[in-house]
Amino acid sequence: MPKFGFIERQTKDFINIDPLQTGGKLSEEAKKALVEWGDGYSVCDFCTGRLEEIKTPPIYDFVHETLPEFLGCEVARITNGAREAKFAVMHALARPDAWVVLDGNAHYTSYVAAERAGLNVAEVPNTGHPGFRIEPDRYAEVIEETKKKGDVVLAVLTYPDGNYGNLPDAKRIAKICHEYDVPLLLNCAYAVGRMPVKMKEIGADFIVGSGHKSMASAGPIGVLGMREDYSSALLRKSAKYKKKEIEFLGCTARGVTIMTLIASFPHVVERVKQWDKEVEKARWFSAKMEELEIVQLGDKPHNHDLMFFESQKLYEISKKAKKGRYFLYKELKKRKIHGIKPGLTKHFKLSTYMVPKEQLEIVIRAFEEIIDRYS
Ligand SMILES: Cc1ncc(COP(=O)(O)O)c(C=O)c1O
Repeated sequence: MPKFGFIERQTKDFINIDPLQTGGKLSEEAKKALVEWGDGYSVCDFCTGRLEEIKTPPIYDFVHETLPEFLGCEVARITNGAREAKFAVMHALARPDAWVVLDGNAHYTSYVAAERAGLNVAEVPNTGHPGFRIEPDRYAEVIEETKKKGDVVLAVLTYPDGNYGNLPDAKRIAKICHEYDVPLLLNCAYAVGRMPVKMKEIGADFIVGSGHKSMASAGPIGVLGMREDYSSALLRKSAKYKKKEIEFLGCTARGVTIMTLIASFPHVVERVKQWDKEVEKARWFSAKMEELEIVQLGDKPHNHDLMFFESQKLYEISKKAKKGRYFLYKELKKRKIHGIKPGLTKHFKLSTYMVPKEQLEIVIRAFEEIIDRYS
């Protein structure tokens, strides 16, 4: 019988390069908020009917003023994650036998959200190895083909995608989608809170972010921005409970997660201004890895901290090493480096976001030593 109660986190003091985790590390303010607001429905002390209407704490101001400005949209909502935001949009726009067009690098949650909303999925393929790029004109081809089969109610662009960290030409894709009267949703789970991105500047109709992935927040929590024209479809209210919005099941993040998101917000605004430095650091890291013949795939030069690598050398080692394909994970763990999935050697992704350069130097040295030791 395992012992429950307080459980220490094994990787707490490790160098963390896990793409899922680097942008979700809490600010000092968020750590304090976690304790202050940790009790269940703590934010509901002065509720007047719905989460976004709460004035104390200032969730109303955050959702109605701060967030729309930050996302570059007209209307914003809090969700329980990026996936819930995508699902809300798809569900609100869905019609029988209709289609959604997804980029070929879309996250699994975009597919699952579409399935749950009863939409058929058409894919815009990427260019394959080594760039895996999404070319805007392919959206036109796929939308045109798909329109022959039924209504296309939405297109999605993963910006950047969660495998290669590629940033396609979103403005051009938005323009193409609009030529076909198809609204575009930007899945910015890896962008909002890390890099400057505004829905309006790109010309999209919806923008989605993930608090626990990129906004220094406890999770799960997400943000959704939209154009005003879509608010009547998205913010439809219950017939019986007049204040409750149906797509959000009344209230979404009704507890500590919204308070950590708000607590970290000033820190997030500041860090977004440092994005150029993060890109520079990612490019430096990529070049150092390539000196070890660990090749970075995707956009080159790279424009994001999330990077995908290919290593024939580590793969060859894994075929002979005593611990087999787990050797890399175990060697990194020994050096207190967390983030590359157990068993991966030939292909793996990592993130350098907010990881100090001195720590990244340790990571590079670790790869060097591991390769030397096993070669
Ligand atoms: C590109 C991308 N979108 C969406 C998600 C899901 O985010 P959330 O956990 O906020 O639903 C992920 C999670 O890995 C992702 O990588």
